Amino acid sequence: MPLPTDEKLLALSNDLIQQFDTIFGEHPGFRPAHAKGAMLTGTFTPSSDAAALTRAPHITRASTQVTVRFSNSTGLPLVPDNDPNANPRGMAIRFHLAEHSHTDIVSHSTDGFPTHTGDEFLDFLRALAASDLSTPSDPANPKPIEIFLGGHPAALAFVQAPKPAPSSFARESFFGVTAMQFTNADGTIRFGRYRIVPEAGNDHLDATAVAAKSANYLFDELTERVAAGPIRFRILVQLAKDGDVVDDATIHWPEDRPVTELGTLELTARVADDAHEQQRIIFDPIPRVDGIDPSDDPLLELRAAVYLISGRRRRAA
Ligand code: HEM
Repeated sequence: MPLPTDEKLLALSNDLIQQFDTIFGEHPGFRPAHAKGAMLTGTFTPSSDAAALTRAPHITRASTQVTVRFSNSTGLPLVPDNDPNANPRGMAIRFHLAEHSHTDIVSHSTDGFPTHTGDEFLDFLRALAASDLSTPSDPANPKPIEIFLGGHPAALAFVQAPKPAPSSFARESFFGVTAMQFTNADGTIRFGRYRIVPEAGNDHLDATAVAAKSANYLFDELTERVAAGPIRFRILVQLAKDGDVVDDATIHWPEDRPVTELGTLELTARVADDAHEQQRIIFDPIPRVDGIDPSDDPLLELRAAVYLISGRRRRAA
């Protein structure tokens, strides 16, 4: 995956990474966001409906090997799993198509994002970094983050959306958030957003139950669960209707939009040499595969640059 040449995009990417470093401190060898994670291997099997949506190679084959990384939010490699800031959780999926050929899905457990653009997201992070969250709010002297949220209703809605902790990574749903453009063998184009739902069903904990859990409860549970049997998720795509906004991650489509099933993930083992593999793998929010293209959502190109710059720094550490 090449680094873009657009200087403004590169400067914004570096500013965003630096802002994460300011908030969470630098932890060489770890991600500046979603630092704590674990990787599993398994397979993806397409559903019989998937070929109507896309001609992508992992849909036309019987099955494809996958690697999945589950993660907590924040750039803290040791963030306790029961810290409220560890939500939303992350799920990144790599479909291995051939040697050095792959396509990824990067998703998190909240359906949405605080901002439409990366510039706004940088303003959001800067306002957060400049605010002392340990003191009560004072309407006469609002904090920078309160001023930002007051002028950005979508960011306020994201911040206020409930983000309960799951009892297991295998009992959480994940959302691709940014729309993709799917093309099938006939050339028919549809826009859609990924939803990854656990076969075991969603299960969330209330605040008291979370507080009673250990700092590593999710990662310990993941290891025990996968040793006992496969973990399955269905990968779904919510389809846009003509006229739906497809380039803005802050805008939800109505729930009555049809959902089609792309296929099933079956995760069977923790990755050997997990720490090394996590340091090495760089997920790409842009699919870069025939049959699935990015939408014009401005977050996609930016994130591809951010993750690549950050991943190269991590590999070099
Ligand atoms: C401007 C918007 C965003 C910025 C600046 C940003 C920033 C970052 C950074 C710096 C990383 C670490 C990358 C690495 O070192 O490999 C990261 C990872 C991640 N982000 Fe984002 N992010 C953005 C939007 C999103 C969105 C919309 C989602 C959800 C769909 C998301 C989900 C994730 C996940 C799951 C990871 C961990 C990926 C992995 O396991 O390697 N991010 N993000």
